Amino acid sequence: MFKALKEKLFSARKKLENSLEEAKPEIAVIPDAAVDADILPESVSTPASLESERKSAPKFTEKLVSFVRDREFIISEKDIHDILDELEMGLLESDVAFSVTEEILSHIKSDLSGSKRKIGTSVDSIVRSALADALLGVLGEGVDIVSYIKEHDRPVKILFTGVNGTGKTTSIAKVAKFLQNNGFSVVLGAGDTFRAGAIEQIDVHGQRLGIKVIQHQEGSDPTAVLFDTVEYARAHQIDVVLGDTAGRFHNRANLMNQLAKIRRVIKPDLIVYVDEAVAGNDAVIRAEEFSKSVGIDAVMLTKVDMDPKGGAAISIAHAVGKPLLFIGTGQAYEDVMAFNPSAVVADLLGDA
Ligand SMILES: Nc1nc2c(ncn2[C@@H]2O[C@H](COP(=O)(O)OP(=O)(O)OP(=O)(O)O)[C@@H](O)[C@H]2O)c(=O)[nH]1
Repeated sequence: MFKALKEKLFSARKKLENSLEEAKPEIAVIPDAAVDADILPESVSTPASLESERKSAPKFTEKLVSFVRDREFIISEKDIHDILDELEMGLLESDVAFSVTEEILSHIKSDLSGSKRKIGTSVDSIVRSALADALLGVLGEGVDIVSYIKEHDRPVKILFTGVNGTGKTTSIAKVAKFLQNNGFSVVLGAGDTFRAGAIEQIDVHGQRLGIKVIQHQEGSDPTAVLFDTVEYARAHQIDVVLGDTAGRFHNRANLMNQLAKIRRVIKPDLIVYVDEAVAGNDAVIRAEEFSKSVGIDAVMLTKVDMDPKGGAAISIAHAVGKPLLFIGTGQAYEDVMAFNPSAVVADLLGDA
């Protein structure tokens, strides 16, 4: 995942490390026997008290080295400026949204520029933690969906909406399988009664997975379908209702009225907006618009496996202000991951 973005981050990381290494005064390794003021490096200034102690104390070298290690050096703006400019271009080329790119850069800048670090600290850990903190800052804390379901009254009602053609129906089936694998029972509601074929499509997934699908005729009221789905879940002690809904854009007023009615009657726990990672910045803009006009609680991005850039996945939670709940990583039912920001950052920085 995110091959191109990983390469850009790796390059910035290495350049930052080299630059900080150069900015750092050297620590000389001095053999005990050779301790002599003449061979001390110029960058090491020793206080007078240490000078006399050096002559008498047998462990002087150790003390000196640890004293130097404990001293601090300051990372200046010029040590990182050009590299951050390059990183900015790299992030934008990877489809990371402009506002998110700026946020990442300002986080790194405020973390590093002008900061004092111990000479003995490895530059690798300084740079890694600056990049990781900046990325975590935009990815947010995420949501642990398994804990979320355990903590809420049953049935937990999760509805899916979004632009047609992005993989919404397949995603509902994948999430159903994921929840089953985590010990929850599931029922599906065929609430996209507008798009021709949508009911049959979700029904086929239900049959393949052995999951009940509540459905009415094409063109019927989606609220009625989802109401029946919730009733079915209550009657059969089912843990989670996953409801499909229409997500067409060309009829915004209808869509909003329909979702407002569903919201009023069904009182969903989560409305999840589905879009495809391969749409890059367009997916982020669409999600922002959807969030403003319809109101969403979380996001799912499909086709992350086909998007080496990774910009949408990095940007969407911060841009929309809602967590990225799941990512789709392939065509099979198993190809879904609950989005875990710390694990993604570790993967992006090559630590996973
Ligand atoms: N590679 C890959 N393909 C996916 C992923 N999610 C869905 N797809 C594929 O995208 C295609 C469209 O998915 P569907 O679920 O059928 O979606 P749709 O019929 O276009 O319409 P909606 O359900 O309204 O979004 C199918 O071939 C899916 O297998 C994913 O995460 N990765």
